[in-house]
Amino acid sequence: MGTAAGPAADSALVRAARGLPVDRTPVWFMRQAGRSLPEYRALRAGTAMLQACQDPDLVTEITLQPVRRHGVDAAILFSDIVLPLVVAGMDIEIKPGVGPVVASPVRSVADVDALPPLEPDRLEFLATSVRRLVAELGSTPLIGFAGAPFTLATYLIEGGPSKEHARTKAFMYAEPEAWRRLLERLAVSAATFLQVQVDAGASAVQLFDSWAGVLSATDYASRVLPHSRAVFDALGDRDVPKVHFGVGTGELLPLIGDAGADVVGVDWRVPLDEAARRVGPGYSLQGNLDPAVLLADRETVDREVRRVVEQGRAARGHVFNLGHGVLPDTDPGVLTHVVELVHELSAR
Ligand SMILES: Cc1c2[nH]c(c1CCC(=O)O)Cc1[nH]c(c(CCC(=O)O)c1C)Cc1[nH]c(c(CCC(=O)O)c1C)Cc1[nH]c(c(C)c1CCC(=O)O)C2
Repeated sequence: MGTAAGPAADSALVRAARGLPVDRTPVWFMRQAGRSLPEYRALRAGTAMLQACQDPDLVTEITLQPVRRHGVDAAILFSDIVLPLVVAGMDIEIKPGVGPVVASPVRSVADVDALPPLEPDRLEFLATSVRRLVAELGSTPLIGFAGAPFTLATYLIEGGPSKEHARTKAFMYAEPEAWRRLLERLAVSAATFLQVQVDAGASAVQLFDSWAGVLSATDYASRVLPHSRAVFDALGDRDVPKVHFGVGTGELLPLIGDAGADVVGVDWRVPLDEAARRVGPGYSLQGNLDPAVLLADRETVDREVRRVVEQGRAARGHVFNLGHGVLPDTDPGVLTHVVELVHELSAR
């Protein structure tokens, strides 16, 4: 426990996250491990997503694939935000092209109270995967992650992916006490999941609150943020950089750092220089190339990468990333090119 040690503790990712000078801007991609890579599709064939996430051999290999291929400055653990719920015993499946589907959605106070807790001793596979990865990665940092309480609650209440998140909001307004208990429980399991990863050697953590942007700042501040803060607080003296990210959070940017992040993830809607003003001093930024730009012509890709690198200079520190995950149709060669271009443009 305690401070991050090992060869990745002084990596560009960790340094940029802390606002320290770097030789060049670190770059990695959300969803870099996954369907844009033919070697991923070959390895995953015949294994269900949530089974693959619990197999240390597959997790290690899939996590390393984008590092080998693209030369990114960080690995992110191959897992999924619903995995802690699955390990706890909930019946959840990831349907290809759809996302997580929950067999018995949470619709009442009784459903909340019946949620199974996550027993830490069921996470041996996770600690094993992280330890192996850290040994293989050497000076390249491994980012551990978990889903934030709100985003997990949306899947549990809606029963699957949703655009409006209307049932989630209705539950939040109609059952404030059950809502609070639900988010408290989800915060505990997210914290357990992160603690295991950091104690096994992860160099940084990212808490994904992907769908928090559907909330008003007022509701976010009073009904969600305290639970995200509880997740980060539970890391105690584990001194690793903490990244917090959601989509469409332009109006929430002044609040998101308050949850306890060192780095605020930004989607493509808000330019990074404006995002730096909104989050205020004391935070680094991560982002924010529109993933769809990678499907455009090379000239557009280069122009947009240049813009993001330049606007990122307004922040205390910048971790180059996409504004959301890699789209499955992305040409992996373009991702490798972006890594090289960011390094070239930012070399000091
Ligand atoms: C909302 C969310 C989920 N999962 C995740 C989030 C938060 C990030 C975000 O906002 O995108 C997090 C996640 N899921 C996955 C990772 C792996 C690490 C990485 O490379 O970033 C991470 C960080 C693997 C995955 N998670 C998933 C896949 C695809 C499944 C497959 O390959 O069969 C992968 C590689 C499945 C998944 N899981 C989820 C969705 C929406 C989907 C896509 C469904 C689909 O379009 O098929 C839920």
